[in-house]
Amino acid sequence: MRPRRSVLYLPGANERALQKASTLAADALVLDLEDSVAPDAKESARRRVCETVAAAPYGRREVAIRVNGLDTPWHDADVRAAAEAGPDAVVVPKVGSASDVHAVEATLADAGAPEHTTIWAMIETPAAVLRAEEIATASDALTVLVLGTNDLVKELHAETVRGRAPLLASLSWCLLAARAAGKPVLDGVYNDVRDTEGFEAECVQGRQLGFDGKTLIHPSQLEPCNRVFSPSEAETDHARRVVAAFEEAMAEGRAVATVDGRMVENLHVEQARRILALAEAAQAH
Ligand SMILES: CC(C)(COP(=O)(O)OP(=O)(O)OC[C@H]1O[C@@H](n2cnc3c(N)ncnc32)[C@H](O)[C@@H]1OP(=O)(O)O)[C@@H](O)C(=O)NCCC(=O)NCCSC(=O)C[C@H](O)C(=O)O
Ligand SMILES: [Mg+2]
Repeated sequence: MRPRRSVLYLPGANERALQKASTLAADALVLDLEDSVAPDAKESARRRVCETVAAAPYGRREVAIRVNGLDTPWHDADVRAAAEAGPDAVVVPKVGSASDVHAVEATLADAGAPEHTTIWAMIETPAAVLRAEEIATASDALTVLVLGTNDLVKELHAETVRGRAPLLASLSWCLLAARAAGKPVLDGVYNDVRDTEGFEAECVQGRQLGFDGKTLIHPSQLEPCNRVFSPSEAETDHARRVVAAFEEAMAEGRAVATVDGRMVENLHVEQARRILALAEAAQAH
């Protein structure tokens, strides 16, 4: 299991952020060529980001490049340059349909991208939310869905509020699509980097909804995010006891056990094994 608890965006034009990331406790890094880069800096940022990725300074952190959208003048050159740099993934913003995924896949293949470079699709428009299942199942090359909640709020004419009530239907719909397709899904960013309490509450909400992790914009968000998306000691201890109780019951010819007075069946054991695998992966990172 690859942990993707914390996925930090690095503005592609910010040399200091690109350097600093090799010391940060992020599970994954997204070197951004899209919204954090001004139009007249797009080409220099593309060069800097691709040279950085090719030099592989980030150790075991998963590394992705976010290219500009398919309808922009930078998209094709971004994808081709990324293909040459060979990141773990190319993050495609504002994906609208399966055909967008196929188009990026074709460009990556044409540019000779290595096999390990997969596609992460950003769901950040109402049309994409409604087509989340089509997008999630478009290709085996598409490995992760990423929520773009700022764009989604804008496109919905919604408001950014604590608890995210205006977004809950969209978040849940994307989770349904990702889980039905058997693919990981990452929550959107929290913009107020000084609001530690609000940020942590949103991490907790994301984890409770079922997200695998959260996308981040600032190093200060890493510690709370990693903590919230890692199984706690109490959870891992409970998971171990669930597995042990069930194995004991099975050895006695029973398919049901109890732990702390609660019923345990095979499905709870699967949940427990997932928690244990996640805890192990998180510890190894
Ligand atoms: C949000 C920021 C603009 C804040 O910048 P600033 O006030 O300058 O930060 P600090 O002075 O507190 O920075 C302290 C040190 O940390 C480094 N730093 C800051 N941010 C990052 C980062 N993202 N990665 C790595 N390092 C970072 C600074 O260099 C300082 O280092 P040092 O010199 O050693 O003290 C800024 O954090 C920022 O630009 N964040 C990322 C913005 C971004 O990437 N945006 C695009 C992705 S989000 C998005 O697009 C959402 C999505 O599409 C949607 O629709 O929702
Ligand atoms: Mg966006």
